Amino acid sequence: MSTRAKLGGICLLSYAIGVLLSPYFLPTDFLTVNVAPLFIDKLLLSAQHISINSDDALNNEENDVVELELPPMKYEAPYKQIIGDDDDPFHGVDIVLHRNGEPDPCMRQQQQQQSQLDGDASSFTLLEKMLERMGVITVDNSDDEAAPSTASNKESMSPLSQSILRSTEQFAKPLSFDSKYDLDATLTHAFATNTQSIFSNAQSSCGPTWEQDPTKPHYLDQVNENYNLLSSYSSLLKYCDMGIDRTPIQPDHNNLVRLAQVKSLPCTFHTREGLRVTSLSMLVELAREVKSDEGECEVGDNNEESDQQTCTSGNDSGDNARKELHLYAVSAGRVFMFAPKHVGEVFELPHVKGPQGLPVSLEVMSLTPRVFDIYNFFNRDESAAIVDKALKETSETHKMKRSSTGASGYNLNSKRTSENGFDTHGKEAQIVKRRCMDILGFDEYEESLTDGLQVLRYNKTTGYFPHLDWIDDPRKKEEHNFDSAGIGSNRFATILLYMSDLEAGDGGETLFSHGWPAGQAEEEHVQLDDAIDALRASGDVEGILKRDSWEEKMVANCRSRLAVRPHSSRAVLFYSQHPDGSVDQSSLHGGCPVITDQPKWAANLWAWNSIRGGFPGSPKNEHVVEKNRAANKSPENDQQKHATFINDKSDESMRHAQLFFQDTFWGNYGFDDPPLGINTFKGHKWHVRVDGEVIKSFTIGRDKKQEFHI
Ligand SMILES: O=C(O)CCC(=O)C(=O)O
Ligand SMILES: [Fe+2]
Repeated sequence: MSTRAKLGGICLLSYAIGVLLSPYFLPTDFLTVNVAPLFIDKLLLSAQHISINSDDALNNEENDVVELELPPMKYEAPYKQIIGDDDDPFHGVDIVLHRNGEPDPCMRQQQQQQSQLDGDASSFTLLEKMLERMGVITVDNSDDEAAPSTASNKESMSPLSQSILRSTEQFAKPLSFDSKYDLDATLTHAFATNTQSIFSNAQSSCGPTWEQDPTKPHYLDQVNENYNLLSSYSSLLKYCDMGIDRTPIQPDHNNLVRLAQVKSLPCTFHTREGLRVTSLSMLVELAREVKSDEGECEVGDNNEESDQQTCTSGNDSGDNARKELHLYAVSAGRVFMFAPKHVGEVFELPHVKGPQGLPVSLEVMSLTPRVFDIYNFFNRDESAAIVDKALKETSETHKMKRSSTGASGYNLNSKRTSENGFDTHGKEAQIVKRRCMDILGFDEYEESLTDGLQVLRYNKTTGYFPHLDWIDDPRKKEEHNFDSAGIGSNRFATILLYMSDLEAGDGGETLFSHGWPAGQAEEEHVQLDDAIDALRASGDVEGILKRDSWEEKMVANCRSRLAVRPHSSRAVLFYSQHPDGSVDQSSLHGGCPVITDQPKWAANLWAWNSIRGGFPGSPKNEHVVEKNRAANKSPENDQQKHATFINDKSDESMRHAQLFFQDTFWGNYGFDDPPLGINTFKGHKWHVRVDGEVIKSFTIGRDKKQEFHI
């Protein structure tokens, strides 16, 4: 062989080694997406199995092969352990991605792309072919069994598996497929950077849904400017990380795993029913489930009849039929919201355990506002226990009394004439609260995202004028930051439980002022004046409500607009925020005056989009905190202490202890619970309760850091 040919061979060999090793030193996404996505995909997956002819071997008749030692795909083995060796569960399953709360997908994995990958799996990649032809390498195509991770493996690996694996390799920190935080990062990375190989359209519509303030650039733009990386990523990245001014800090914020290279925050992924995908095995399980489901609609079909999203491709049939796995991406720091498409649509929630194990489901009552009936949510025993406890409550802050309104303080309002109380720690209230959070898509219960269960009583003629459950503080006068479109926290969802049976005409419905009765055509809508005329003609409120009062108007609206009639064990869910945290003005609602002698009992749980006021880590309007401190309005600020409550597990009677701040349940303080670290103040009283009884009380003393043991 001539020297020139040898030199050429050496150059090519160095080039090949460089390309093969580069993923371990360079951001491979840049190469994979910008340069030659499919090409590099395959090369990476077969990297370990390429044998390179040595220089000598080129001259050698027998053509000895020198195995090139390359870094192993370190996650391949653990990945395969989870997905199983035989058949990749993601084969035949297309990922269909939605943004939170959106019934229509923003990205859809394409079958065509899949066959492109599968179809030529046995052929060499371009570079391999080129090098082979030049005699520089031979590609090891030996028996599958003999070399279990040879080219055959890439054949058996679906594009999704390839993308997940490749993404996992990008992270500097070791990742686990069992960690939900690691999985969020890996999946976001796989979906956002490997769009060419998984999704058909890298320029997906999965970008931000909100307007970006031009004076406050997103930090991903900065990353892009500095490294020109972003052009190779999908806009999904900016959707997942809403930026520092729009990402509320959740209690588990410190556990979030930032993406490799760009260091942005990942999305979380949920099923259509709200179940959060918390491990790779769960994703595998979901893929197997959709495969075994009898698909009813065609891929790409927005069929209203089929509520299940396990469609089968119209082009394929039998074994080749493809299924869709719909995933709902939720931006970091945000909360899952259901994505209803039409009134009457049903969401079965087998993961939520109702009373006596009954199957819980939702049925869409209205799209704007977003209102759902909840079936099998609670039962008469639970509601009887809640009412009983409310009637026996004696504490000033929690007992039943005339309701107030406003962000803080006790302000009577002439348009909220009903009574209410709070149940923070009753056994049934705790069970119901946990069930509410399960329904809303939380995989872990978090006390700081809930209020106490509010118990309501409406006697004859009393009602609650239409209002938002979202607390408005437009001039940011409160210490708490309620701006949920930014980093503040506010109520995002209400679950309302009815605990009395009221007949049609008894009043007491929950009115949604911007909604219309389900199924009513626009031309059938009755406007307020006509509704008032009809009410007066009926004589139903004659002698009960004053003419032209807000109560009379409300009853008229209740008979013409979307109104939910209370009956025992009925529950409804509605949202006060849009998925991006901004207030949903269409959620305006109220409690219609009761016009019969029987009172209406109800209860509601307000869920917050992030830590609510009073809990450690809740968002603050710093200027108000400063102002109050300067005006010495909160002298305790200077007295702030850090208390840690620890259960030493030495006293058996404390096995199921709970910690309360005055009457407010704070957290579980039992044998199986971690220590509770709390910022509190000198002189504050904390109570330990077991089965509702106060067993022990602690008063915060002078030291900056204090520990309280039971
Ligand atoms: O009683 C009702 O139907 C509605 C109650 C309500 O909206 C509330 O308490 O915030
Ligand atoms: Fe309300």
